[in-house]
Amino acid sequence: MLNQEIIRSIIVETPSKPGYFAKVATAIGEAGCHIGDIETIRNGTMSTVRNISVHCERAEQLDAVISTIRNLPEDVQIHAITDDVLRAHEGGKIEMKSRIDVRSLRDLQQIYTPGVASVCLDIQANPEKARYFTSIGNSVAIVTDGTAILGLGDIGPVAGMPVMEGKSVLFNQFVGISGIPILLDTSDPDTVVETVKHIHQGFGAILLEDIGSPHCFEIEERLKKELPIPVMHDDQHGTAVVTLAAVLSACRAANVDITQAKIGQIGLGAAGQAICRMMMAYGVEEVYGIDRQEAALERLRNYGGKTLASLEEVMSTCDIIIATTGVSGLIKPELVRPGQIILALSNPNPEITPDDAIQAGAAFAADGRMVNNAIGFPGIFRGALNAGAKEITYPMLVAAATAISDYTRAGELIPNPLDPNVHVVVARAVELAAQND
Ligand SMILES: NC(=O)c1ccc[n+]([C@@H]2O[C@H](COP(=O)([O-])OP(=O)(O)OC[C@H]3O[C@@H](n4cnc5c(N)ncnc54)[C@H](O)[C@@H]3O)[C@@H](O)[C@H]2O)c1
Ligand SMILES: O=C(O)C[C@H](O)C(=O)O
Ligand SMILES: [Mg+2]
Repeated sequence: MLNQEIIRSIIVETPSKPGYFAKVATAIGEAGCHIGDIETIRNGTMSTVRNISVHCERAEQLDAVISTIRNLPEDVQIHAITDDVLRAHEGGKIEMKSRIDVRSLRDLQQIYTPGVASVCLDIQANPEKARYFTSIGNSVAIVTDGTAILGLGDIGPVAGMPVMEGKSVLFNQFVGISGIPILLDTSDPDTVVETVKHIHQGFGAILLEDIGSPHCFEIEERLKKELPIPVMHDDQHGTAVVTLAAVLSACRAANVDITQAKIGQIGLGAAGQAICRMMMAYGVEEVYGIDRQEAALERLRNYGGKTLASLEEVMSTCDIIIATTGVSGLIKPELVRPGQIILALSNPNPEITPDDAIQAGAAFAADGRMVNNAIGFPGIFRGALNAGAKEITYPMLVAAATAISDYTRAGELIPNPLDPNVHVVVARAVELAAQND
């Protein structure tokens, strides 16, 4: 059972006297929950009203917070409890909007018929002009079959839509790309490939998302070969890029030569295989992996990686541990060795929390929120589209990883994804690498 994070906003009024807010904060902390943002809604002489974001792992903890606050002196009052996450999804997170205002008949005749006909004929005569006179060159299809949504598994494409909309929001806000979710009601590789081939003309590139393994490998390989536009499975290569960036930053801080380090990958699905391949492409000599499926181990060996027998063996052999199994709490703190670098990247819950890993002796630790492909895919696609690239190559991915790591502040593993400059830096590096390819 996954312990999903529960986030609620609690609006609390307390007397404007020292110590009262502390009682509320203590109620939250003692229930084992975390305080997120705190917004002061009203700061009066008699009382103060705050909107406190509370993050809990279990519903019982949230219940405990609420009942403890309700049992505080009666001048402490809860006015509302809201689920902000759900509220942010009301009506969906994206919409298609026009870039042009239609105010006059002249506008109408220009942007629609009859004016539009001349543009159509121009594109018919010179198809490359579609890049300048349509939105195609700035649109990316976000394609999913819903079979590996985050670490939630095969929950179907419609249930996965909030993730696809989320990716679309990031595309738009970070790099100005229109990301259009495409939900497929099939996971059969032949049908997925055929379907994407039939719709690709409306897009400048294809991002495959949360398509499970092993069919994701065949689908991506075939689409890359058969389509004239960039195709990238983000759970594979976007994740590999940010993981390499984080490992480069950790190695720099620890004064370790990454190529000589022993890297252990736990979980050899979409993300795990690509991380191993990326590490090997970067020159790491010893890349080890484990998975509970023999076919996944075989696949890693075919890519040139080595396999081990158990989780315990990976933990005792390797200096850098990366986990992408989707299994919350898989790595027990007693398996962590002092000085290890541990990236437990499964979402929504990691294989070990960074706090537990550090407490158990890890030198660096991060989870899938900190090291997330959100820092990579916007700039990778922006750079590929800017360069007019026909595909996304390893040199472009390595350039993205190096750019992210070089941009990371000392003491951190990865930059803040909300820093708009980081996406510009990634896009430039990818565009340059595409041009030099
Ligand atoms: N942080 C990020 O940016 C990021 C990006 C992509 C994926 N992820 C996370 O990684 C996880 C996996 O995603 P994926 O797309 O690779 O899924 P996937 O289904 O393709 O791969 C999961 C792999 O883990 C293996 N596995 C499961 N339990 C295991 C265990 N106990 N021991 C060993 N192997 C085990 C499975 O056999 C499978 O091969 C998800 O939780 C996802 O959220 C994170
Ligand atoms: O989609 C994300 O935000 C992260 C990643 O792709 C995942 O599948 O966990
Ligand atoms: Mg994903």
